[in-house]
Amino acid sequence: MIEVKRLCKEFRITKQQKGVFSYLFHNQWETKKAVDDISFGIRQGEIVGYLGPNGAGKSTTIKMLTGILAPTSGEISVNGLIPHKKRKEHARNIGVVFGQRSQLWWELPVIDSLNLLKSIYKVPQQAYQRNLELFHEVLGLGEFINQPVRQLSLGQRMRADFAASLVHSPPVLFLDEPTIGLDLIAKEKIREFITAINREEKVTVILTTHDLGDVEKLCTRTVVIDQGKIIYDGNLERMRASLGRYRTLVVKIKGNGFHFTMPNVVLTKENGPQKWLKFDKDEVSPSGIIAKLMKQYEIQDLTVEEPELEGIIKQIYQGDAEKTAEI
Ligand SMILES: Nc1ncnc2c1ncn2[C@@H]1O[C@H](COP(=O)(O)OP(=O)(O)OP(=O)(O)O)[C@@H](O)[C@H]1O
Repeated sequence: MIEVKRLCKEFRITKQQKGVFSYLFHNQWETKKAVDDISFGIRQGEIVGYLGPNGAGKSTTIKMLTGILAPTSGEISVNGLIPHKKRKEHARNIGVVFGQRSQLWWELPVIDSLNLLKSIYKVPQQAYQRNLELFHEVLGLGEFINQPVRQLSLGQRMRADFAASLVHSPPVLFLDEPTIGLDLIAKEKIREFITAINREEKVTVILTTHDLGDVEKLCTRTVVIDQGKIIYDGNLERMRASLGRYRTLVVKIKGNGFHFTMPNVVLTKENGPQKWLKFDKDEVSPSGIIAKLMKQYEIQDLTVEEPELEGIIKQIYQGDAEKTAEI
C-alpha cells in the first residue's frame, strides 16, 4: 500500500548571526535534514505507529506521504500514486485527522460539513448513506450531528473529524495525535473506532502520537524516527519490554492519615494529600487499586503516569530494555 525508498527532505534555514551588528550582514543559510534517507513499506490493513521525539521528522514524513511537501530526493508510492505529483487523485485515497486542528466548517452543523465533503469527493449516495450509518453506529454521531462544530466538546469534535476524513472511504488514513487532550473515556471511544474501521473496512492506518496508550492499544508495528533517521522498525514486543511492567497511580485524597496496603502496590512518594502509588500492571489493574482506595478514602483527583516516549526511545537506542524497565 505504501512504499518509501531512500526518502530525504532538506530545509534551508537562516543561520543565526552573533553580535550587535549582525543585521548589517547578509543572511547565511544552512541545510537542515529533517528526513534523512528513510525506507519502509506498509501493507494494506496495517496499523503502524510512527513515533519519535519532538523535531524527529514525523510531520515532515507525513506531509510528504500526503503530498503537501515534495521530497528532496527518494521515492514514495501510496496506493500506486506519487503523492506530490498526483495530488488530486491522491486526495481521494487518503483521509487525514489532526488532533490539533479541525477540517470541519466551524459555524456549520456537522451534517452540513459531511454533505459538503460528499459533494467535493463526489461520493455516490448509496456509499455515503452506508458510511453515515457506520459513523452513527461506531462514533455515536447522532448525539450531535445537527450542532455547529464550534459548540462541540473536544471528544465530539474529534469524532466528527474522523467521520469527515472517511466520508469518501479512503483506503489509507493518517492520524496525527488523534487523542491529544481527550479524557480517558473519549480516548477509548476514538481507539475503538480506529480498531473498527481497520477491521471492517481494512483501512491502513499511520498514526503519530506521543500517547503510549494509543500505541499499546492500536499498533501492531511501530516505526521510530529520531533526528531524521529510522532507529527502530518492528513489532511491539521490544517496545513493550521498554515500556516495562510498572506504572504509577497519582491520587489526591481528602483527609489525613494514609495507610494503604495492597499486594504489588508500593507508595513511592507523598506530597500532602497527593500520593504516588507504583504498581505492577501485569499483576494488578488501576481500576482494582482505585476501587480499594475508594472504600477507604475520598478521592479528589487521580491520574496514571505513563512512561515518557523519549525515555523509551533512549532505551531502544541503548538496546538495554530489560534492565531499565524495572525503574
Ligand atoms: N518548513 C520548515 N522549515 C525549516 N525547518 C523545518 C520545517 N519543517 C520542519 N523543520 C525542521 O525539521 C525537523 C523535523 O521537524 P518535524 O516537524 O518533521 O518534526 P516532528 O517529529 O513532527 O516533531 P513534533 O513531534 O514536535 O511535531 C525539525 O528540526 C524542524 O525544526
